[in-house]
Amino acid sequence: MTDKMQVNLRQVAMEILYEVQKNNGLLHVVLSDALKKYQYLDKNERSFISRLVQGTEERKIELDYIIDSFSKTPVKKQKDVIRIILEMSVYQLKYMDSVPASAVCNEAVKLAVKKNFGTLRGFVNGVLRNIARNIDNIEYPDKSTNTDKYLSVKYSVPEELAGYFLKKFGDNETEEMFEAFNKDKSTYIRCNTKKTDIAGLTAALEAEGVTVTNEGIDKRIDYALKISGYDYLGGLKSFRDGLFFVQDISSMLASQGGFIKRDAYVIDVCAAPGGKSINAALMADIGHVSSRDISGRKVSLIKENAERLGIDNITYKVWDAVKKDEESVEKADVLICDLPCSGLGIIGRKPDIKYNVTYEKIKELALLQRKILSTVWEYVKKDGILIYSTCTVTPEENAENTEWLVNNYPFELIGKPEQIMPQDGTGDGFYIARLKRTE
Ligand SMILES: C[S@@+](CC[C@H](N)C(=O)[O-])C[C@H]1O[C@@H](n2cnc3c(N)ncnc32)[C@H](O)[C@@H]1O
Repeated sequence: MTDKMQVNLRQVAMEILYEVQKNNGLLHVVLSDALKKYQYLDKNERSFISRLVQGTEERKIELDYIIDSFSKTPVKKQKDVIRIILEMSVYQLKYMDSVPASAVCNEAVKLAVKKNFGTLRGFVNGVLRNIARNIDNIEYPDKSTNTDKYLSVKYSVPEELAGYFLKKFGDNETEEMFEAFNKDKSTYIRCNTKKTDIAGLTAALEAEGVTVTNEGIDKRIDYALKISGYDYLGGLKSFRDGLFFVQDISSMLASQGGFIKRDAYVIDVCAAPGGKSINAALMADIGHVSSRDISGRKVSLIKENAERLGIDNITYKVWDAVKKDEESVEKADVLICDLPCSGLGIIGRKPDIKYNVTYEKIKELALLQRKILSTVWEYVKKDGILIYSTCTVTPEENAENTEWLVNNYPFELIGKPEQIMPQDGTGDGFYIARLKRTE
């Protein structure tokens, strides 16, 4: 057993950020692996690591801007370890009132020494003490003369992406969206109606000390709850017993509309980690879901999740969605196309996404989506349903692709597509179009 006393929480946070920033690790994956490893820490220690890591990544551009305003060596020229220690420390100074400034500076110096940068202790100490004295008087770029830069620094969105949003959505909507990215996100769960009902699930969670509510959940969904106050999900018996799975409300909405009938045959072409396939399998309880993704590793994720829930009306297939599967032609009552996308609607949960999206990537993804749609549309039976969804907000990947689909293939829209924006309230930013095959 690891000696709990030896765990330096800031060092753990630093190493997670190093893995993300230097080795391209996915923030949610690296963080969740680390929290699993440090399960034996107290709940508040684990929350400290989580908050420090998420917050530092979320505010990285602003933190670097502040450091550059006070350091002779710009962040771009600093050693990665030192830069990350400074970023984490400035985050604590600016956003974590509970940590005294002197403790932030002392811990940063100790960590730099521990990581073999003893020669830079004076630098780290000097920069941080200077920032601590001035933290409430930082001069930000001017909003009216330099809006792109102002939004980029204030909300830590790369300038190119901020410029893209401004062009597409205008000043006010862009700023509202960026503010929403940085707000705390709630956890929503989908009741496993195969094993229990909402009342049973609520009772099980409350017995484990979890706070449960259905406040703010879209009226169309009667199988979801918002939960808080738990330590980690794997620690809950109700989770291990498969009474629920985590799914955002927006993602649940994609399956709404009464199109997935109890005996439906559903094909989900890009299914991992399995949220929509599992949701569909619960709705089509005497039907079947064929769940696919591009790699064996991805497909095993879907399988793992479905098996924990005891769901057995799903079959799994490793399949590249751009390749036509002749056996599937005209087989699906419902085809789920929840396609790979730029993910801009879920920046609030996965802040590292914003640092990797460029306009070029948005265009490439919109093309990949068309390539997939132009292959898989044939799997839908006549009068069957195609659900096209993404967790993003760009018109290129959403409305323009839907229009292209309707113009080129035998489909008509059922109702108006839903574009849920991150600032709309409950759920993640999400796009859902439901279409019917006409011939
Ligand atoms: C938005 S995610 C799907 C999320 C999933 N529907 C859910 O609700 O849990 C997109 C998925 O598409 C998969 N993917 C990307 N390119 C693909 C391709 N060419 N063929 C099949 N799957 C692909 C990715 O591996 C990823 O798992």
